[in-house]
Amino acid sequence: MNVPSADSVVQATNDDATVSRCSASQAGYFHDPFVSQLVRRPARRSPVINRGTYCRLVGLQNLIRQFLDACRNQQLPSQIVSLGAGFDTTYFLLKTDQKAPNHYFEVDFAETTAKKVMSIQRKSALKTILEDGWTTGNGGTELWSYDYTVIAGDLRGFETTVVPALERRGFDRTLPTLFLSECVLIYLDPTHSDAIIRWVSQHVPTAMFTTYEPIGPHDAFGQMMVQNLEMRRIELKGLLAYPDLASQQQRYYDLGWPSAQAMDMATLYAQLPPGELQRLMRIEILDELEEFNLFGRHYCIAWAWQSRTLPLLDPLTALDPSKPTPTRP
Ligand SMILES: C[S@@+](CC[C@H](N)C(=O)[O-])C[C@H]1O[C@@H](n2cnc3c(N)ncnc32)[C@H](O)[C@@H]1O
Repeated sequence: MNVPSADSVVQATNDDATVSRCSASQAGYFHDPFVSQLVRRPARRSPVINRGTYCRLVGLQNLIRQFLDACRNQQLPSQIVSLGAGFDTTYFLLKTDQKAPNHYFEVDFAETTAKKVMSIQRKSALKTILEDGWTTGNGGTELWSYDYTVIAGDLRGFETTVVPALERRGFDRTLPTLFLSECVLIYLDPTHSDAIIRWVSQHVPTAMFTTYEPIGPHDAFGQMMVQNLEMRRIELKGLLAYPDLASQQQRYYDLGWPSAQAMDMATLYAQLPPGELQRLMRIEILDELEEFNLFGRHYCIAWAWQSRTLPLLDPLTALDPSKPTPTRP
């Protein structure tokens, strides 16, 4: 029997993420007409998982859109670099809403980018979103256009191979840039994930960085989560190094960022406006609120920013320039 390599096991986590997003979208939690184009075998997830996917998407999309609004309000060009992007559809959603940054870059293993590039070429719902003049490269593993670029690369060689590849395709380190890593850095050894976060803090003066990661390995739920993943040979290499909200925030300070925050998904859910909670209950009843809160306390969004050009952002509220910037503890 062929045993899959550790890298192919990590690559397969993208299928889970995409099926979950498709499930929540088809149930009506949010509008994403693109994700179903990228799923071969859709499956319906439980209300707990759908709510979790919804919180993850709302939190990250709010940060992304506030970053883009801040740049637009100051008439600054902007870039987004999505690390381990998998089959994420954010570029297509932003483009449809006429909110896309000047350039949206995605990086993932060649095995994953090749499948995504192939789907984009085959599915007209995706292909028609691209601007004219796009082309594929590197044997069909990459897609290059003037505002959307998919690059094949291994994040463990971020500075030596990924950054030069990004720069060859137009990445400009002097522009305001949002780095996204959604359920990605957790699979890297902390030496590699720390190197990425440090490199950005040292080389991109107007940067923002966002991570979405599991936390809480020490309680019963966390141990079960780790065991379930181990049975599938999935190792969360960053979990013990950054096991809670405080260490997720501290990671950024230690790696050269002046401002950082972290929020778990149970907190985000509890702070949703009442009207939005009612809408979610109409989609499907959540009987297992305690189970959801336990689940939500084990996933967090952390975000950091470099410069005062970017005001304080928040995964829940609209941009509010009157809010004070939190200082380093
Ligand atoms: C759980 S999926 C998340 C995908 C996407 N960010 C999302 O949230 O839908 C993890 C992704 O990280 C990518 N990844 C993990 N380690 C990587 C590495 N060393 N280099 C490039 N991509 C990597 C995997 O291939 C996979 O697509």
